[in-house]
Amino acid sequence: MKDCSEDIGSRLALRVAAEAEAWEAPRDVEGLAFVDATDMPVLDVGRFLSDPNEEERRRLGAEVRDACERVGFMYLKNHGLSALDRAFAAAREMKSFEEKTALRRGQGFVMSGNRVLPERSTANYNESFIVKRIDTLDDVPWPNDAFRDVVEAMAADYERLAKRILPLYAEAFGMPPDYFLPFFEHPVFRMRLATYDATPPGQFGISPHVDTSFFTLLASTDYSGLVLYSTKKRAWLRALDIPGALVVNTGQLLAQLSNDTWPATRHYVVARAPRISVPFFFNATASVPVPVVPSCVDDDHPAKYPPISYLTSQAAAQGE
Ligand SMILES: O=C(O)CCC(=O)C(=O)O
Ligand SMILES: [Fe+2]
Repeated sequence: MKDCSEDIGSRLALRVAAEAEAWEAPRDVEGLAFVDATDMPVLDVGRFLSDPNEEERRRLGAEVRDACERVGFMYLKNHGLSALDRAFAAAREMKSFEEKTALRRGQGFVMSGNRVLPERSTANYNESFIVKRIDTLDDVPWPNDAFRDVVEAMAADYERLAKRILPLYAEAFGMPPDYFLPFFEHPVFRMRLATYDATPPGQFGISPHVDTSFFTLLASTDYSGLVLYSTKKRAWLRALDIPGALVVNTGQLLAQLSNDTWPATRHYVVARAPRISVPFFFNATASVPVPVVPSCVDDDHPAKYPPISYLTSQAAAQGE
């Protein structure tokens, strides 16, 4: 009988090597290839948002599925976010605020060079203002009312869009369109207004990480500084800058609910020029446990996770 312990050993060694490679992120991104349409497709959601009919839902649901199975990053065109320009302007303006309310229970300002977002030994060269809503945004340490108005408008815009694309994710899983709605009645979210200067040589604008969210909606003035790891290609790839588009990526919660059939992909930023980005981390209602999606479970593939509420998720575990 064949002894397969060596096989298992070498397979393990290969996996560990691939893991290490996947975290060894190049700071010099100039030589990296850009994503192509199979790594990061562009989905036009304009028609679906104005008329969420079955035909559009099925068409886009198939595209979401394909994107999420491959890399877990895609662009959305015609997303209809109306507060975006004001949010970019507010992010530009916040650099000059004289008083910056320090981070309080995960909310407030974080200065450039911090090692807390994400928590890494490498610094994150971006300055951010962070809000988080579990119940309300009243406990955010707002710097002033005008800034608050813009940030709240942006968050409301994002929340509306996030809920409206949930049926595409249900469709992608082959579930009824309203499958996710009961889990997202009062979703937890975090949002960051971030300004990046050109990243100092040898550093990161934001260090390599995976998001803890269900999914993340990301608007940026320049996507070309965003780099993601394709496990299929075993390569770090740069995002294309598609002005006006939005990026959507899978977080750890969604990856777990897919029973690990969809990846939560590693990514980081090296900014070659000043840029602004506004990520929105969308999560389920705090206290509602969400089970692994039933279509991802069968006798051969039992659920790897018990139902997960926001409070039991990685996001809560990491104070996010
Ligand atoms: O700024 C960006 O483009 C990406 C930010 C990001 O990955 C994050 O905040 O989790
Ligand atoms: Fe991220």
